[in-house]
Amino acid sequence: MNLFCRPVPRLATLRSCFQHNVFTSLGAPSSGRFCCSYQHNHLQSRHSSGASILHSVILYRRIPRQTNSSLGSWCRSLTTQSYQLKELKASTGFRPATDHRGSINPGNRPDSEISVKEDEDSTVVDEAEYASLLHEAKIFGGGVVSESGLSGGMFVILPWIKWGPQQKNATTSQLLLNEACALATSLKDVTVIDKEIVKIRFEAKQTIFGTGQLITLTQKIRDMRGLSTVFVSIDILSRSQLRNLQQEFGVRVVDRYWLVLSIFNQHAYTTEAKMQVALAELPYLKTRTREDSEREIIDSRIKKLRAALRKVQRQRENVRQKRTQKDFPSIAVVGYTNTGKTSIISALSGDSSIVGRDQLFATLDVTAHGMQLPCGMRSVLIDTVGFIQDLPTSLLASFNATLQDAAHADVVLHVRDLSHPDRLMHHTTVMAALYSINLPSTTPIITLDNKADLITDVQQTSKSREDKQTARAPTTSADIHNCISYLSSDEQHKIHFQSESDATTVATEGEEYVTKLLVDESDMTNSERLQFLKEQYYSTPSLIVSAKTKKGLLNAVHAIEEQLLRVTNRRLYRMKLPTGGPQVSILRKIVGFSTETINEEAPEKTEIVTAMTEKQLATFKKRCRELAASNLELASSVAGKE
Ligand SMILES: Nc1nc2c(ncn2[C@@H]2O[C@H](COP(=O)(O)OP(=O)(O)OP(=O)(O)O)[C@@H](O)[C@H]2O)c(=O)[nH]1
Ligand SMILES: [Mg+2]
Repeated sequence: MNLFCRPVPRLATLRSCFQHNVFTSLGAPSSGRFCCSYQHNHLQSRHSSGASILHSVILYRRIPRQTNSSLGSWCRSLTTQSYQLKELKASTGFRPATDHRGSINPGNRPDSEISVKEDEDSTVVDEAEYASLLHEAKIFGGGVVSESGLSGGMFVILPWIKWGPQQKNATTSQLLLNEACALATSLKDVTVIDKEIVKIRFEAKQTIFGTGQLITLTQKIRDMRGLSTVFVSIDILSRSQLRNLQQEFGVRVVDRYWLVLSIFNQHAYTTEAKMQVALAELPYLKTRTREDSEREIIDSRIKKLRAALRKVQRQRENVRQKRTQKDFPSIAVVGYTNTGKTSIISALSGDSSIVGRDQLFATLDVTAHGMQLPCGMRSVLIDTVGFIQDLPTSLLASFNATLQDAAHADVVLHVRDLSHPDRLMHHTTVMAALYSINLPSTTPIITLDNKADLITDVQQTSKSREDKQTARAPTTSADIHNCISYLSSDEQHKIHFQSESDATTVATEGEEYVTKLLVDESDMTNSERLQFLKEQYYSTPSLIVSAKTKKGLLNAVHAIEEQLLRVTNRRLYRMKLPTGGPQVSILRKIVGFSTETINEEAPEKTEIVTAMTEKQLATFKKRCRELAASNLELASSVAGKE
């Protein structure tokens, strides 16, 4: 039952009852196509949540002619809920948006968490058109990722180049194989039944492997029970390699690009994320066709999807502008996949409904969550798509619209997994990715070394950290201050990239897909390169934290606060104002947030700590002077009458 193909109605009236509509709009679906059971179950069970109630309101508005009686009864309770929320907001001043990941099924997920323009044009992409895009793409590709899901037993093969310029020295074959298996098991219905590292001298043009290796592998594969797919863990297999391997093995063969696409597809809940997956898969499909007419049609689909995504990008820009207008600075939480970004956000925002999952690319939709800092200032934590090494550039490029939220953040929180053996490579991959999304070099990066609970002996000096898996927890405020770093220039980091258009061209031209986000190691020896990665990793100051035990998170909060105050040109002020007096209301109106404490021994004064810009301070002083003057006038007129 598709109830929601109509454009989104005006939401202005609804929003007006929310004081902080930036957050509420972030929690709102843009062009959501919810199913009825979702509305009923989810909203009724979660009616104490602000975001849920907003969804309820939108749904109510969007299906005015809905006759479903159960929905009707829910609608009747809506008004009461709205008022409850209003009161709640009035008393607490702030309600963060919630993420529903933990509580709903993928198919029932809110369609997008970004705001929509309040006009008739606000539907991001028409569902029928999207279906036709996928259908047409399927005709050419022999199956698109969304329709040809991977399931069953999988054999993971890692071709490992023993030596030469293509050898990877910052990691080991075993670590890469583990990552490949983790990728495979991130898919819902896939089990890894065997895995193998196959050492090769180079990737053979027709079959990747040498003749003898191919015979051995084929024999092994044919003897395997319950096998449905062979995953060859290289970036992209050429058309001929794919065909030859499939013929040889007699089962379906997939490469890393296809596997990652399948994971993205399974984890993409919003229309935006789905469109991004489709955009990433079309160039891939183009490499599989030789017909010019087919290529042309795929090109026109790519154009259409890009146009639709540009629209999303504009909407995101609107949301960002709104945040700026409303003075909600944003913190983008970035990092390698599975390092604990979502868990950190859950811990920092205090929102237990957001749960991290032990899966690669668990988060594919950029979501925003409110966080209140100790000074009372409110900010938005933005959860982002994790990065991974050797992710084909066109895959990353298609997520550009989403990643722009990270690029425009006031502060970046880089979450690293301290317990991961491949953390050097993780660090470089993330730095390279941040560079590729054009993160300004002036944006402060706060690095958090997460999962410290998995490491023993966390009080060692940073020197001993290099060789053992130990970490030093910061102890002084200077340490906390020193955890800030900035993205260095590409010159310094010797990072080499190709642009989005280059990447797509390479992808579409196909046979040899070599674009990588890697350190340019052309003039480095293997050991030099490893040394370089170590230096990069250990020279980046970091805070040791654990999202699980909450250890070290207070330091992180202080570091965030310090940086946000700096980038928004604010300073902290502490003042004592008459309790319940007009000055307090003036301050609240100007600043919007502060922490207020009334001392029991002197209750006539309220102690207020607040962060203000110079301009806000000047306005506050001016208003207080005007107040004093009008009080004086009033006093003298009263005295005159007497
Ligand atoms: N032991 C331990 N586990 C953690 C910690 N933080 C996160 N995890 C676990 O790490 C796994 C990944 O956590 P997520 O928060 O989903 O990681 P993520 O970076 O958001 O992952 P993606 O969205 O897939 O990129 C989950 O199983 C978490 O429970 C921590 O501090 N300690
Ligand atoms: Mg996540």
